[in-house]
Amino acid sequence: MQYKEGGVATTAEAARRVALRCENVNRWFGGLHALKGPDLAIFQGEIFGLVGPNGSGKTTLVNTVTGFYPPQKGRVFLFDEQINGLPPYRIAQKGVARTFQNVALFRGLTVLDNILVGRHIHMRPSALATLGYWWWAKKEEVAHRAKVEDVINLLQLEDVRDEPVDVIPLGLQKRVELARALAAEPRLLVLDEPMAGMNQEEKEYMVRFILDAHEDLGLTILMIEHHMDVVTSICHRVAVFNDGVKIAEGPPRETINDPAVVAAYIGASDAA
Ligand SMILES: Nc1ncnc2c1ncn2[C@@H]1O[C@H](COP(=O)(O)OP(=O)(O)OP(=O)(O)O)[C@@H](O)[C@H]1O
Repeated sequence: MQYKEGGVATTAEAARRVALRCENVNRWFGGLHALKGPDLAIFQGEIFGLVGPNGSGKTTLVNTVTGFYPPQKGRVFLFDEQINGLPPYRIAQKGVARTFQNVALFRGLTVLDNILVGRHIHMRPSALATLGYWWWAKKEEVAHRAKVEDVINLLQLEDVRDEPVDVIPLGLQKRVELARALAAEPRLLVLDEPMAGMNQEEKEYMVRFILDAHEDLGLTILMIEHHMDVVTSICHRVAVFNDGVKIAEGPPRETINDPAVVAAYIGASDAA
């Protein structure tokens, strides 16, 4: 994949389909203007990184895309279909799956059952299906379980599949969250700090699994990540947010060395 310096689209890029487009997205929390109208276009098949100092609006952007905090101004498109204003479950049905900054698994359930929850948006319970349970509903259930098994194999979770999620290490819990998102067969996968709290080995595993999922499933990925070594090694392009504004965008290495980006991070650490 070829990108011009500064994120200007090449001819090849211009011909590619835009998977996610955010236009002038604004979000206020009371008097706090958390997102001040950034635009964003992510191409189909891209791994796109979202970086920036703490509190710069990255998670808020993800929440506007996934419908948790709809934008109060601006628009969001998924493959040219406007999705802002739809509730989160409808956006999930349209093909957006996400993981959370703080792991959000169902405590008390096993790894397998947590991943099965990801199939929920594809389940179609109906009176007819219930009447014909033995051949129709059962057939559906077998198909859902087969999908889950594929994901378990892809992310190498066989050894912990029957463990309650509460007892496995954080690195594995984050992998289970990724598995649950993949089980939904998304068109756009949104990862909010997938490596947070991980040691170096866990991080390397996670990078490998994200790359495998990207390649095997042909996914488009939007990823918030603070680890710059991860961002520069797996993202095709990045956008940098500061104080609710997009201050830079382009190939990872050049962009994070942009003087405006360096200044934003220094300003943030001075303020802290
Ligand atoms: N639900 C909310 N209620 C009130 N304020 C919020 C809410 N969510 C986010 N904010 C505020 O919006 C601003 C942007 O927060 P956001 O979580 O989007 O930043 P971030 O870039 O993801 O930060 P971090 O890297 O620390 O996760 C912050 O000032 C935050 O306190």
